[in-house]
Amino acid sequence: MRYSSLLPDVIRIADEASEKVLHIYQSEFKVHFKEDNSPITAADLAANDIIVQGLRRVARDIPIVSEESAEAPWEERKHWRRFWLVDPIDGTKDFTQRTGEFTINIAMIEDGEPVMGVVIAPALKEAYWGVKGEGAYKRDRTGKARHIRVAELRDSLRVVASKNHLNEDTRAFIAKLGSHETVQAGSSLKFCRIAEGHADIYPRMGPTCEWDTAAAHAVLAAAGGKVQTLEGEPLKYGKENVLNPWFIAAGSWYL
Ligand SMILES: Nc1ncnc2c1ncn2[C@@H]1O[C@H](COP(=O)(O)O)[C@@H](OP(=O)(O)O)[C@H]1O
Ligand SMILES: [Mg+2]
Repeated sequence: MRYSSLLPDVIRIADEASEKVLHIYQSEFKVHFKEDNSPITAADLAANDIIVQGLRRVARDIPIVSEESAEAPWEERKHWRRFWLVDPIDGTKDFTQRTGEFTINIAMIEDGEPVMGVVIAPALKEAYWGVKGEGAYKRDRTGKARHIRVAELRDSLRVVASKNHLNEDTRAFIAKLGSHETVQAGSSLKFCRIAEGHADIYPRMGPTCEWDTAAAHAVLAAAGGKVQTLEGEPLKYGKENVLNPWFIAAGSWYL
């Protein structure tokens, strides 16, 4: 089975989750806090249910790792060649602060690489998807999808970075880039802005988990960009520890 044949189903499942999430976003929702003090709402859990059940229906044999589901033990996970990596809502803080900049993220990982990804921003009515070797696409609020590609090298870099987690190390890295403009984007939309040519580089000298980055990483890679560790290695998935190392995402001209 070619994984790209599953893409229409994955987009449909993400759209279904998006509709439910938007409904909750537009209502009076309660915010709870997880053990690590990160926020969670009914939207994270409702989206998780729709996505996990949907993926099980279309591909019963492919295991799932999700931010909001209990994780299989490493002894089991380490044998997985292919799996789904899901963040039902990335940017929960943006969700609770009602900035609109939160996303639904579904990726397929094969041999440690994100080979397919779907990212939907329900409140912005934007969707991105990408498949290794088959390009990347954006569907805008009119419902029309178009091919997207990273920008070419330019004189003044457009830097996109986390506003909620902009720490000293990231600031120091950005300062060394010299003349630049700043592009604002929450959650995994930062990768998507590079993929569609609206930003050039996203330095993340701080923690993220594999599910935060995988789907948008797949979109960016399919659009001609890269995500690398500070050692210049490609960012890999399916690690024993789900925390990512620090990374830089950019158009391929940079890395
Ligand atoms: N200390 C930490 N450890 C792990 N992940 C962290 C973290 N601080 C932030 N993140 C991740 O960064 C994401 C938000 O990034 P940003 O601020 O750039 O939008 C969060 O996603 P969630 O909203 O899915 O929890 C969270 O997973
Ligand atoms: Mg997340």
